[in-house]
This record gives sequence, structure tokens and C-alpha cells, in this order.
Amino acid sequence: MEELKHECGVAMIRLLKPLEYYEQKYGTWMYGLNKLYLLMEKQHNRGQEGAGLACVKLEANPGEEYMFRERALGSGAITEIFDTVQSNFKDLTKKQLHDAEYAKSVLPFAGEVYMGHLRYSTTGKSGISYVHPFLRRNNWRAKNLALCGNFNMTNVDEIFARITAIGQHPRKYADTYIMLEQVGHRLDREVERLFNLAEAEGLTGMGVTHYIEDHIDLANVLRTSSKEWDGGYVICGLTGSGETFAVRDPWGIRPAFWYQDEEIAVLASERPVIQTALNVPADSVKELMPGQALLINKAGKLRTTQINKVRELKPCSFERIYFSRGSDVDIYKERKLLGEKLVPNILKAINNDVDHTVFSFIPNTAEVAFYGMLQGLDDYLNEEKVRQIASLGHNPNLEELEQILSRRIRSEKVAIKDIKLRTFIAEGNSRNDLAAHVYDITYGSLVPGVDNLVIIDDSIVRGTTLKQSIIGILDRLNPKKIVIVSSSPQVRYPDYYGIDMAKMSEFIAFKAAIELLKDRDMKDVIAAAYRKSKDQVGIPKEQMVNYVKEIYAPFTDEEISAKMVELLTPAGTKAKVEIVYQPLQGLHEACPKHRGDWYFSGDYPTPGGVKLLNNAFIDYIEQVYQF
Ligand SMILES: O=P(O)(O)OC[C@H]1O[C@H](OP(=O)(O)OP(=O)(O)O)[C@H](O)[C@@H]1O
Repeated sequence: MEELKHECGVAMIRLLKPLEYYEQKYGTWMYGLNKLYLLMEKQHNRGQEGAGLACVKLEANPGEEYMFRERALGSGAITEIFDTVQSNFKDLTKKQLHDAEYAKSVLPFAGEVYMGHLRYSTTGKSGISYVHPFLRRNNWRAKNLALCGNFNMTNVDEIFARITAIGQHPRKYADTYIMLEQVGHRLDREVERLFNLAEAEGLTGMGVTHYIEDHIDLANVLRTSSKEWDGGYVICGLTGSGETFAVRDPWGIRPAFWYQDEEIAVLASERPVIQTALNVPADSVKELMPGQALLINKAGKLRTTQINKVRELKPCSFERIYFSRGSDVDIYKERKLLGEKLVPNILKAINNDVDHTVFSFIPNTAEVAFYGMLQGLDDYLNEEKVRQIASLGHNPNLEELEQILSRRIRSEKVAIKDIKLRTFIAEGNSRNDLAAHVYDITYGSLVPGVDNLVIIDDSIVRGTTLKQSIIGILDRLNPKKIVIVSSSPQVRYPDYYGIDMAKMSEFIAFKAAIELLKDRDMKDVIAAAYRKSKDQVGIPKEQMVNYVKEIYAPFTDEEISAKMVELLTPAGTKAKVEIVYQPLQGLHEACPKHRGDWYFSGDYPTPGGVKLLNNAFIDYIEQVYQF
């Protein structure tokens, strides 16, 4: 099976006016294409391993191509696909280049409907054929389908077994192909239903085509094909006749936002990219709601409709902590609050000695939480100053006041990230090396042997960043103590809904808990959890229980953190190291609307997640852990 790694970015554009309109108003009929480029480039954070785009030209004549696709692999994929598209126009005269009618009739990618996709990570079976959008071709215009998604299904095996049992034959054993086939199959049926109706009305030739295209209802298609999907998803698609759709999972796990005015309709994974690309305010951008689809028909009429009943809402909190851009008005506040909430525990870790502590962050995502942390520290110091002044017991003189007021929170740029790439979403093996070499330090940023260093990161997952790089290089500055602060709680369980969280064996929190059980002669806890997990193999996934929780249950967060420090501190480190974590409660308070926290709590939003965790734990015990 294709590995479960589909946390991605999507973008869709539907031009609601003819191409001439954009040529006249904006000086180019490529307006849609250019906006797509912006939407994709601004979501680069969501995928660096590949990118693709599809375009549909409305009302092309028979024999003329009307559905176009371009895909590329690698961190330069966005530039590459747009360069390739533009290369079609490079020999045009200036007149041709600005002739929207000519473009519409002759040029590729000169359409009204666009869809783009950013791929998160290569899969076990990597290669260009796994880069979205996927295409399903047919001689009936309305049956052509281009599909892309930001998704992870947890029950692909079950769906595969069921559809092959009824005689379908997906070309590859990969979730995107299976979904393409499922949606495609239902689309075929919908077109055939309308074909029969058209014939019954006595229509012939293009009359049939127009009847089909005017009456097609993608809500039917999506309802029947998405019924059994268990997972987090935003699936987007275009049909050859120009129908456009995006459907979101009923738990609201994966995000999507959309905007419409009289010229354009747009959908993207993140809100601020729409704001920036179209210069519109946040409140004009709407969220695609859980279980809902955005549908735009061939005529450009937009509607939203409920496809699946809303389930218990579990929007992914990791989107807020790390994955999305921090430039969203709400995400920015939430990240700051995450940082601020950690201040009491940070002060405890440094014995309130703010005068001899330098505060900093691990670039890049943690920067916003850092500002929140600074704000909280400032508030603390101000209270301190008031207390100091009050405790003088007399009206302070200028010198006394100056001395007290000169106290500052000392923030410095200590850690530097040399390339603007996300290492977390880089592929497995190359990731270690990248994490080891991508960071550097600012020499002289603290007083050696005297200052503590508090450095905030957004998350610690495998601990690679800390172990291979950060702790070692920070120690070169000779801090008395290094306090690593994580703005998110301990990542204890794999994610099966889109964010590429490593295997059980790679989680540093899990490793720490296993080590603690070994140290304390409690291996029977591991054996019992394994036995119970094994016993529930084969029962319906809805009845399964997360027994991995038992591995963590005997320990406090602090005990696990302390063990992590032991495991992550490179030999020869001089400074004392401590890790301060966000409690789960703090996360919920900072991101109250995004209650999806299964990687921290083990409370999976769908039964498929518990089943996959159960398998992962059994695999871990059987392959990695030997009794
Ligand atoms: O514990 P680990 O498994 O090493 O993973 C966690 C690290 O990965 C991410 O950085 P990344 O380089 O992806 O992104 P950023 O520059 O946006 O912070 C994250 O910000 C942490 O620093």
C-alpha cells in the first residue's frame, strides 16, 4: 500500500467571466493561471516534494483538447510546472499573446477552470505517477475527471477489497487511484443516468452532451462515493465539462477555505493565501464546513451542499501549531497564546532568573509562539518591577528607578536556519542529514557559563532536530542550562489523517516511555498492552480500543520529558538540559476550535485510526521490541 503521507495543499480557481474580460481588465487572459501560481507558491509550506496542475477549457470543439495537466517532482516543482506551461506561449507574437479569443481556441492551459496541488512527501512508491492531479480519460467530456486531494484514508484496504469484489479493477493499489476510480465510477453512472433521460426525451448528437452537462449533479456522485471514506480529506476535482468540486471530511479534520465574487471563485487549504492572492479581507473568505462540498457547475453557478452528516468535530490542531502558515489572523493569535501559556513553567525551569537567561526560538515555525512567550515574560517582569518598587518602602530616587526599569527580557537570534525548507516534511532518510546541517548559531549571543538559554520549538516528534543538531550546537555557546520549550504537547501517537508523523518506533516520547518501563522493571505493562492489542485484531474497527495508552499511563509528563532529555542529549554535552512541554489543557485553551489532538491524547477521531494504531503497535513489538 502506498504509504500514508498525503498532507498537502490544494488550490482551485474558477473564472466566472470569459477570458477577454481578464485581458481587458487586467491586461492578460492568464489571470487565472497567474492567481493559481500565487495560491500554490504561498502554500509551499504544505508540500515541497512535488506539484501539479490541471486546467479545463469550457466548450471546446470535438477533436480539440480541453483538459490539460502538468506535474513535476522536487522542491522546485511549482516553478517547473508553470515554466512548462509558459513554454507553450514563448513563441507567440505580442498580438497573439494578448488575443484572448486566439488563446481560447488554440492554446493549451488557456481555460476557465484550474486546480493545483502541492505534494507533501514522496511515498514508498515514489515517482511522478504519484503526483496529483490524477486523470481519468473518456470520450464523453463529462466523464473526464481530474482529482487531487489533501487527504489520508484509514480504510483503503477495506475499500479496495470491496470494490474489487464487485469486479472493479483499480490500476494501482494506492489510495489516490482507488478514490479516482470510486469517484470516476459514480461519475460514469451519473452521466449514464442522464444519457438515458436525454435519449428518452428524443435528443441526439450534441443535444445529448448538452443535456448531460446541463443536468449533471456532482452532489450525487460525491454522496455515493464518499460514504465509506474513513479519514481526513479535502478532495478536489474537475470534470471535462467544467464541473468543479471540493468535498471535506465530516469530522472537519483537514481544512479548506473559499471565496467568490463576480469574477472568480477560489478554494485553498489556507485562508490567508486567498486573502493575499486576491486582496480580500478574512471575513469574506468562508470555511468549507465539515461534510460539505463546494460545487461550481459548468455555467459557473456556485453552491455548497451537505454531502455527509457532520460527525464529532475534530479539526486538526497540528495545522494550527505547525502545518499552516502563521499569517492567518486566528492562527497567529493561537500560536502566540501557546507561547505565552508556557511562561510559568519556563520560569520554574530557570528559577525565575530572567536576568541571566537568553530567550530564543528554533526557526521557523516557532517564531510566532516565541513572540507570545516574550509577551508573557514581559508581563511577568513588569509585575516584578512593580513589586520591587513597592518593596523599597519609599519614593524611589532616579538611580533606583533606573536600575529597576533597566531590567529586560533578553531575546536574541541564537539559532539560524540556513535554508528555508521544512525538514519535517522532507523524506525519511535525507531528513536526518538535512536536520543535522540546516541549523547554525549566533556566536556571542550569550554570556558563556553564566546565562541560561531558553529556546522554543513548535514540536518535538522524533527528536532528530534536537539530537542531531540543536542541542549540540547550542552547547557550543556554553550556556549554563538549555531549556527546550515545546509549544505543543508530547507527540505520543502516530497521525493517520495527513500529517506525516513517524512510525511508532521513531517517536521520542514513545521510546522514552518504553525505556522507563524497562528501567523500572515493568515490562509486563508492555506485554499486557501487546496481548490486548493482538486479541482485538479482526474485530470490527468500531469496537477497537487504544491500548497504547497503557504504555504511557504509569508516568507523568515530566517523567517522560526527563527520559527524553536523557535519550536526546548528545554525549559530551556540558550544559544541563531540560524540556518543558505544553500541557494538553494549554493546547485546548489556545486553540479551542481545533480539538483534534489524537497525536497527543491517543483519542482518534475515527475508528480507522485506532485500527491503524493497533497494527502499528503490534508491528513495533514484533519487529523492534524483543521480549
Ligand atoms: O522532532 P523532529 O522529528 O526533529 O521534528 C520536529 C521539528 O520539525 C519541524 O521543523 P521544520 O524544519 O519542518 O519546519 P520549520 O522551519 O517550519 O520549523 C518542527 O518545527 C520541529 O523543529
